[in-house]
Amino acid sequence: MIIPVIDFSVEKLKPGSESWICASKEVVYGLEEYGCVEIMYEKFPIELHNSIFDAAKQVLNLPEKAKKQRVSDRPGPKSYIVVNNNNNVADNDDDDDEDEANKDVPPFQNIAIDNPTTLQGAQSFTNIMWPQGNHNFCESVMCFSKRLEEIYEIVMRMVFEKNGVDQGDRFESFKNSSFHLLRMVKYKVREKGDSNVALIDHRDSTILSILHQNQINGLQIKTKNGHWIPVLKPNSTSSFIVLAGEGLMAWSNDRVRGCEHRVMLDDLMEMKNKERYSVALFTFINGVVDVPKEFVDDEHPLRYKPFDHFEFNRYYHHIDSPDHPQQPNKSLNPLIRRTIKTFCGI
Ligand SMILES: O=C(O)CCC(=O)C(=O)O
Ligand SMILES: [Fe+2]
Repeated sequence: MIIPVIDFSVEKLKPGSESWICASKEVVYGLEEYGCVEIMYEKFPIELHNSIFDAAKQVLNLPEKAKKQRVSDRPGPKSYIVVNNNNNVADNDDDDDEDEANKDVPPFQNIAIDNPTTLQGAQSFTNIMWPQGNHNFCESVMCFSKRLEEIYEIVMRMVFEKNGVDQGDRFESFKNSSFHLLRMVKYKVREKGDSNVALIDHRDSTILSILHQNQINGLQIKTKNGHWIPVLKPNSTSSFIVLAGEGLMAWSNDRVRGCEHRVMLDDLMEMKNKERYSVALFTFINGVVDVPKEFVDDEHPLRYKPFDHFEFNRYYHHIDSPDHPQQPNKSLNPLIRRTIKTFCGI
């Protein structure tokens, strides 16, 4: 069983053309059946693949103190998250044990860049990390994110069209209220005795998450009948995985499947310099998400109240909750997320 792989070569994809209609059928089928499709972006240059992973390595290998700086005013989780060996979020505010943290490479760390498709967003993050400037980093982040934004807009346009939600400027206003962040993730090389589960199963809180990896596979998705299947082929430098998040699932009144996924890493990682890096564009709606009437009928009664997407993201991460990992009672595994159903399900 494999998820649909769809060719997004630019000449082929003229809205309304036969190949557009064909691709859009596959995209919508994949999102409804698996919550996931693979996009082959043939025109994606290998140089950009290389430069975005160079950028990810540069930033994720900065000293802990640099990565912990405040880079965003957006309400939500911190921009830099580390998960330590006990599967707990390390206390990001504690600078005293920085040397300790550097000795002991965390199994999973990620950093988020807000508004990475804009010069302002890419530059403001870059200037905080490198006050003396880092032109290559800024360029790579922006060029890469713009490509992913193109994929986001094509996929969402297809979903709108196929469901008849595209009248007037509804797609345009959805697109214009979309908020992107670029998430760069590093997984430590597995050592003997480490669990193979590098990231436990979850759904993202996004509309879509579009993911690109270096050549270390590991992403798996859960099918409707509960089987885990690996996605992404080895050595593909122009392949992107589009995952539907809880936001899209709710917006579509459950027509689109929110994709449950995890990362499993095995012994391959024992080879030197073979850390897994992944880079993903996470997209949210800046404002209230309301289920379009086209998704509601006798067979599909309304399942979600309107919700503020950033508010949901805070709830998803347990922020302000007494069991949030940064609260004194750290009883909860921080990687266990809360769901959109419990936030605003009817
Ligand atoms: O690294 C990956 O392939 C997946 C990362 C992921 O699922 C996440 O950051 O939410
Ligand atoms: Fe995820």
